[in-house]
Amino acid sequence: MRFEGEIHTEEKEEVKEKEVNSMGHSICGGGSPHQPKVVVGYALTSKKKKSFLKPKFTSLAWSKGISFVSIDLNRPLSEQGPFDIVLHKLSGKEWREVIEDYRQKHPEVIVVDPPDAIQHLRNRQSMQQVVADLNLSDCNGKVGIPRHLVITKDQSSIPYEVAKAGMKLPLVVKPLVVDGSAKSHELFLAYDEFSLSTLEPPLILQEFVNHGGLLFKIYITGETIKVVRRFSLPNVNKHDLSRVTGVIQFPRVSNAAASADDADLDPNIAEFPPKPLLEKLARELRQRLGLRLFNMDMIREHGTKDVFYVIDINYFPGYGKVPDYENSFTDFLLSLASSKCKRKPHIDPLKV
Ligand SMILES: Nc1ncnc2c1ncn2[C@@H]1O[C@H](COP(=O)(O)OP(=O)(O)OP(=O)(O)O)[C@@H](O)[C@H]1O
Ligand SMILES: O=P(O)(O)O[C@H]1[C@H](O)[C@@H](O)[C@H](OP(=O)(O)O)[C@@H](OP(=O)(O)O)[C@H]1O
Ligand SMILES: [Mg+2]
Ligand SMILES: [Mg+2]
Repeated sequence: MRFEGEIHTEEKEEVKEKEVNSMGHSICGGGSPHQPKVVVGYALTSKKKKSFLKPKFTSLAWSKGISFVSIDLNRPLSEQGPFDIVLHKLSGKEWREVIEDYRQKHPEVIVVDPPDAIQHLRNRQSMQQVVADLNLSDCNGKVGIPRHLVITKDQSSIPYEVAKAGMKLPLVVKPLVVDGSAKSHELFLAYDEFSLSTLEPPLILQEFVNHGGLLFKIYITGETIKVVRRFSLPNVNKHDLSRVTGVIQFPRVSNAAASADDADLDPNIAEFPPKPLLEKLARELRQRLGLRLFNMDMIREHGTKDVFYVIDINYFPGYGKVPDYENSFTDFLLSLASSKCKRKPHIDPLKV
């Protein structure tokens, strides 16, 4: 298994050429080498634009016939375009309604991804439940989620609830809702259950799983899987537990661009998860979530070879940090455009 590179789960379909008529509308069929053939409208935060639409990517895409057009949020979406594909990651009910309405009215446009499906990852409980529902037997390993407790109100009862559930300390405390804000990524490590009552619900409390300070980030781009290693929180031992009390906020350690791939790592910790396991996991999650763009954080329980936990799933993550994403994302967009041509074999005379 090659790990700096890609794991292709399926052979890519041959991409059919598209041509552009004089109005700039894209149609399926022959090909014109100098004009963009696939128009991708995008609605992204400025932070995302900067990290994802890097010049190296947009110029590679352009050379393969893809152009990117910024969606103007102050104008009706139906009046913009025409687009072949719409990529979006914006928060808020208003945007969800706009994009859902557009999907209904423009079934010819591939919207990546449906807002309801994205919504599933906005709650850390529903995000984790999808993994808990999987049956990944015979895949050279086990994948689960850490034991957890959801607290929606009355933080004064947390110590009691934690003790009643028999949760093992320390606990990772995460805001239940992930809405793209910095606050939804403010995480704490709680060394005792009493100090938890100072934190503000809704929260999810997860048992901390020792994993040797390293995690696997598994990026899904349509049919393609890429795995990178990142540094994570170090193991917590009994001595630490007896010495430390309270809740401690920790930084977004695994989110840093620094890869752990070149570090001198213990092979028992750093060995990549088995390929059949990742392929099945990605396939199942893609189907169950109905999403094409996401990543997951996976850890191996320290001291085991094949016991894994998924601790986080993110929609449209930071692809800009993944080596060679320019090529895989361009291929993804071309394969979407090609599937669109197959879906609609006849040229729509109204669009020509
Ligand atoms: N149950 C756990 N056991 C051990 N470590 C954990 C656990 N949950 C989270 N972590 C550590 O905390 C980090 C942040 O947690 P998580 O990924 O859930 O937060 P996030 O805010 O969703 O981060 P992201 O920036 O990836 O969206 C993880 O990458 C990992 O290093
Ligand atoms: O590719 P990784 O290292 O996983 O990092 C992503 C995070 O996991 C996402 O949670 C971030 O998105 P949100 O802040 O919108 O949740 C996402 O933020 P982005 O929209 O700035 O890319 C990334 O930071
Ligand atoms: Mg994470
Ligand atoms: Mg996350």
